[in-house]
Amino acid sequence: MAPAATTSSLPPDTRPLIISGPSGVGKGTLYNLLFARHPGTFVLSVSHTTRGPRQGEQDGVHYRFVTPESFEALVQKGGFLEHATFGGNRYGTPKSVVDEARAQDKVVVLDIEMEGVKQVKKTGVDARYVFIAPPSVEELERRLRGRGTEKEESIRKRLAQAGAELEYAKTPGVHDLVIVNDDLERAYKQLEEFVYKPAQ
Ligand SMILES: Nc1ncnc2c1ncn2[C@@H]1O[C@H](COP(=O)(O)OP(=O)(O)OP(=O)(O)O)[C@@H](O)[C@H]1O
Repeated sequence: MAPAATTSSLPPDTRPLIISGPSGVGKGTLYNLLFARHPGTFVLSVSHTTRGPRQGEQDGVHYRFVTPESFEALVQKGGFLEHATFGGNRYGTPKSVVDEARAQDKVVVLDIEMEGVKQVKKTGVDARYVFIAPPSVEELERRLRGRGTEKEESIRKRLAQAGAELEYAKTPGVHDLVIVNDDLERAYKQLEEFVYKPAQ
């Protein structure tokens, strides 16, 4: 058996990797493992947002903090792969992330929700799509609560949205891979195997 790849190495298929799934399912946990086990190989897409930075958030690291005017200007130029409004603030993934990653010889990872996935698909960008599903809705709720980052109202909203995400994920051909994140290490192996499989 070949040893697991643990060193920096670009996968054979370097297309952008789009990771979606309900809030709290473990997307961040999984791709952060991928980043940690393959240092210097991947880059997480940094979104633009019109909201102000929270404590500890750095411009260019967590988000690019931009004015509503410059956000709108980029929308008008067709400069976003996807964008949306949440809680009165705008968020979006600029198209430039794809070229920037390529220039750095890295694979860009996009962590986006269902509406974003639909928009990226419309742009025609050639990408790979992975959906992370929870073992059950009950377990998803446990994780969201266990993370301790959300207020009750936010948990309810995220669970309601999870239903729509799971339904959309059933559409044939939308995702290249669906991973049920039950046992973390098992789910991780599935992700790593997919990411490192030979380009078709
Ligand atoms: N396989 C797993 N088994 C048990 N707990 C897990 C598993 N994967 C992740 N978790 C836990 O679930 C919680 C949510 O994980 P995480 O923050 O990675 O989710 P997410 O999908 O990135 O959420 P969001 O979209 O809101 O950012 C965390 O507390 C994490 O430690």
